[in-house]
Amino acid sequence: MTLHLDDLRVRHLGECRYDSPLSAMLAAKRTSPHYVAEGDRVLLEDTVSMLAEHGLSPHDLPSFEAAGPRRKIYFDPARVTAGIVTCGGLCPGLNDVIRGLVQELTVQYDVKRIVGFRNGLRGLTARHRDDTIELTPDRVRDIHNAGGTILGSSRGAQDAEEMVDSLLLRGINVLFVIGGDGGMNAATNLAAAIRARGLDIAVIGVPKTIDNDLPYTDQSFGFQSAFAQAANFISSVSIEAAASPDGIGIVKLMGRHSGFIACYASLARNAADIVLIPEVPFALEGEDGLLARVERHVRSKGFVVIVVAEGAGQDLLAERGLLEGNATDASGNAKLGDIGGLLRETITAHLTAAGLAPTVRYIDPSYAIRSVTANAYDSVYCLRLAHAAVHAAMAGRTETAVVRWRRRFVHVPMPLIISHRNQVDPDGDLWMSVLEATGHLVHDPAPHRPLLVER
Ligand SMILES: Nc1ncnc2c1ncn2[C@@H]1O[C@H](COP(=O)(O)OP(=O)(O)OP(=O)(O)O)[C@@H](O)[C@H]1O
Ligand SMILES: O=P(O)(O)OC[C@H]1O[C@](O)(CO)[C@@H](O)[C@@H]1O
Ligand SMILES: [Mg+2]
Repeated sequence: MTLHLDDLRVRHLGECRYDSPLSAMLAAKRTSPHYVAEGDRVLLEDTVSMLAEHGLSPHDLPSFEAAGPRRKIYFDPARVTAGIVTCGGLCPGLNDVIRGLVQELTVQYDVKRIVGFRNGLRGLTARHRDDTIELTPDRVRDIHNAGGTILGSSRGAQDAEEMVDSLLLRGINVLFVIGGDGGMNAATNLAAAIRARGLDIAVIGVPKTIDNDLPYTDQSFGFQSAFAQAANFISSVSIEAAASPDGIGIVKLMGRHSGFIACYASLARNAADIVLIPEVPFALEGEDGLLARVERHVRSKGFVVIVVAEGAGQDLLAERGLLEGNATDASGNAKLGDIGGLLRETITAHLTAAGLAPTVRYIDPSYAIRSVTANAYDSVYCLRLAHAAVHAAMAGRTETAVVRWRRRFVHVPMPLIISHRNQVDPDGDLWMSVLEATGHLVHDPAPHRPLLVER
């Protein structure tokens, strides 16, 4: 998709007429290598060839509005009531973001009232809108020491008009939605309903996803903490597999449509022999198929370690009638089949038929990787995203997500965040690193992507 400058402009509620409490500090600031001034923009692309292709002057190149405080703001902080909601699956750092939002709103902008909606967008429905948490600096002081979200979360559909009514009834002018693709979709619909009614309510998204599958963001917050935890399970399984005759270690990791956790966790330990992700189809049978490859590893090395993303090989499950048709969860996300189980069974059967006596160690750490506390890096990241989100809201941006893009914090129009899915590029350098680390390129140089099968 080719994007132009106009596609990257974010919506403003109106003219910024109030002096920001941070204006004196900002007056002296100019763009430097370490600071992007408020009027400056951050380029969408960062290679010479991509930029040259546009043939445009720097001012006309596709670029994002820089995040950060403005000297003039849209809302009078004394009249602001903020709302916060977390939706979808958990990921590390949710509490850090909540805490950062509350601290920034109260300490820097002196906002007096912050309402936490419970249990995801369900908390904005008529039935639940009064069951909220008053968020104060005291209430959030220690929440970053635990994983999960103190607000709770949920899946399931809600009516946008009903949610707007809730915002009006609770007097919310600024809503922060911390969510994944579903949450950003819902926030976009909510913002559209607010706009249609001509209301003065800002909706700011803080994109969140354990799968790292949202575009226009370097990496999702919490992702690093989650893949570090996943890497521990890979270590455990590889120790077990190595200590068993004909040992087979399999770790199934989250990653519905994107195999980022599988790739990064595998690279972190560099112990995986085979990595299977949704983006790269593979065959079980045949000389280049998975079963033959597993057998070669076991015969040459004595054991094999396989890391598989939960969304990999769904076509193989469908072929075997092991998928529940069009089954979806409450939010409309497709329900996946158990690729880990299929691998365990087919590998055991294949190796046994080949005269080996496999010992299979299979771990599905599942929720254990996304419920952890954010590590120090992610905590910093979450705090800075929260700061950026508060500045964006106070400056009257709406239908806008705050993200880090090429190491800078920027504003992205929400529709772009849900325009497509971020996936591992089979031609990109991340997958190349995985192939290098697993020895595919050295041991099997013939097919460029050894486990990729044209179907
Ligand atoms: N297409 C959509 N339009 C409107 N609302 C949606 C849409 N998809 C999901 N939602 C709502 O957004 C909320 C969160 O969605 P979902 O459960 O898919 O999680 P998510 O935000 O994508 O997070 P994650 O993918 O990290 O689990 C749910 O309440 C769901 O009903
Ligand atoms: O069981 P739940 O809560 O639906 O979550 C599972 C899914 O949520 C995610 O963590 C994020 O969408 C996926 O990786 C996983 O498939
Ligand atoms: Mg999602």
